[in-house]
Amino acid sequence: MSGRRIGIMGGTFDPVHNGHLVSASEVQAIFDLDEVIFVPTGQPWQKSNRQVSAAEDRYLMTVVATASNPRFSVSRVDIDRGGTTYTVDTLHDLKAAHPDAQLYFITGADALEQILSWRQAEELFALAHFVGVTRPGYQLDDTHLPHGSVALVDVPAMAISSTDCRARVAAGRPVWYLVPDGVVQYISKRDLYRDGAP
Ligand SMILES: Nc1ncnc2c1ncn2[C@@H]1O[C@H](COP(=O)(O)OP(=O)(O)OP(=O)(O)O)[C@@H](O)[C@H]1O
Ligand SMILES: O=C(O)c1ccc[n+]([C@@H]2O[C@H](COP(=O)([O-])O)[C@@H](O)[C@H]2O)c1
Repeated sequence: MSGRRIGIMGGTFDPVHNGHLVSASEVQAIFDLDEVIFVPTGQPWQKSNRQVSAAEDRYLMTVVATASNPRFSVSRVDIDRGGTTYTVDTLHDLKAAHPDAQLYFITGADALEQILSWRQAEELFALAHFVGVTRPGYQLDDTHLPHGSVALVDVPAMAISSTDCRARVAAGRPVWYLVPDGVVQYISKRDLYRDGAP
């Protein structure tokens, strides 16, 4: 189909939380996107300081979290490619799958801050529009990026991080309403994050 506008929400999603979902929903509405594809990472090289949960668990939690939204879907491209995940590969794969679509890659303020350290960073801006969203605790700023390459969007403040969700589960504290109900149940069913080390 030509002329489609597709958002891409990349993340480790360990676990996916309501900050991710609200960001994707806001950008979908503001840019009138036909779809937002959530793309769980394979091996995220900038998180090598900790053990990331199994890709299948992160993928399934993302499927559970997005299932009720008809405009949300989940892609396995980064997981199935295997190895270290680089966004340049994600964008090439999704462009090949949707050759006529315009791609909008969504990042939180923290990820946007780091983007010039990403692999082949200079190529990224030719492959997709970038949308930076606000995130409590981080300054949303694009002055380090090529002029006009990024749109900045205010999303309702969600002071939620996967790190905090993991720490809460490890400490026996609730994550209800920070992550979707199905994700709370998936974490419990699979006994994720119990052993700490967030
Ligand atoms: N609360 C939030 N508000 C806005 N954007 C967010 C929020 N949490 C994460 N993001 C963005 O979502 C994307 C994926 O984030 P990621 O899966 O690493 O979650 P995280 O909460 O940052 O995880 P961790 O705490 O393990 O580092 C990144 O672009 C990140 O900036
Ligand atoms: O391409 C890179 O080098 C690169 C480095 C760090 C992060 N990313 C991407 O940024 C998105 C958010 O990553 P993270 O690590 O904050 O979950 C996700 O799609 C990652 O693949 C990409």
